[in-house]
Amino acid sequence: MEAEEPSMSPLNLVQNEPLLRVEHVTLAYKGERGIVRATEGVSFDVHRGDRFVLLGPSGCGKSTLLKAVGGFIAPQAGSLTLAGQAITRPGPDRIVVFQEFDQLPPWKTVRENVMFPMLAGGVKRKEADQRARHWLGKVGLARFVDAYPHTLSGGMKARVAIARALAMQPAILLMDEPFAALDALTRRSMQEALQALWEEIGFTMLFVTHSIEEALVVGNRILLLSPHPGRVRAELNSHQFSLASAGSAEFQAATQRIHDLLFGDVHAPLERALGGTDHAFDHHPNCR
Ligand SMILES: Nc1ncnc2c1ncn2[C@@H]1O[C@H](COP(=O)(O)OP(=O)(O)OP(=O)(O)O)[C@@H](O)[C@H]1O
Repeated sequence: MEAEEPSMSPLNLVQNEPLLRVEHVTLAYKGERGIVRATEGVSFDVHRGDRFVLLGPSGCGKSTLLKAVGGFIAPQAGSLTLAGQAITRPGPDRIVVFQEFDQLPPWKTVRENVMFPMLAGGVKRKEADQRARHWLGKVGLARFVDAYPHTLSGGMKARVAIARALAMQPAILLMDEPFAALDALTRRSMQEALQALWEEIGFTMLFVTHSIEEALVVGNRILLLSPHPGRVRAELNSHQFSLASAGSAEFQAATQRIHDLLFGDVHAPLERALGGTDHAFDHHPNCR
């Protein structure tokens, strides 16, 4: 018998207030050789149901921003709020998926791995078991609930990590280059799987990548960051793209345009809209 569908977190609500608000955030690390400023004055809003992507070259502070949203580091300046509440510490409303899927404890089955953080968070065993089976089914692993992680492919481990995160019913799913270590074909199928899940469930996601193509396929909004320290270069819409459009001329033009914005002539006219006709590029309030 199919597990009863667990109650969902407020995923499909439409409200004008952003779910996540990042305002003028400066993040820094204290190193042996002094302060390393990772981001400076970064602002963006993530609304419910957004697939919001942070895109930029290595060192632009993407992971650091995600850690700050996760509540693992506090900003030196600026503020981060989730549903109007200041983010001051980690919480089950923000679950991070990393690319290191080998962090799945190998002595636990797939189902036990998914149950583990729920049990740690106080969810009763029966409900955790039900939710684990439900979400493993959603990511296509219903037949593997009793398998051990070492018997799974990289893509399957990624699916377990996503099921484990969604089973926690977070308000926002934080994904830090989750598919970067996968081969190209598996990466593509994971992007497809994520898209299908999002269409079915409509969760909110903040996704970090340095791949322009992945950002266009996965995201509906993309924030472009420049490095050292990370500053907002532009914010754009990308809802018109999907894996199906990945080979199109419009997709290629968008890829090139983003590449130019990130690495090339940043003063090229922004009104040359992504994909031609709609106003995909916005001047961000704190673009430099
Ligand atoms: N724990 C740390 N201690 C000191 N400096 C750090 C630490 N973590 C990151 N940094 C520095 O902060 C800056 C931003 O790093 P971050 O990892 O957030 O960038 P990123 O855009 O995610 O890069 P990548 O794509 O390579 O992961 C870099 O200059 C980096 O060297």
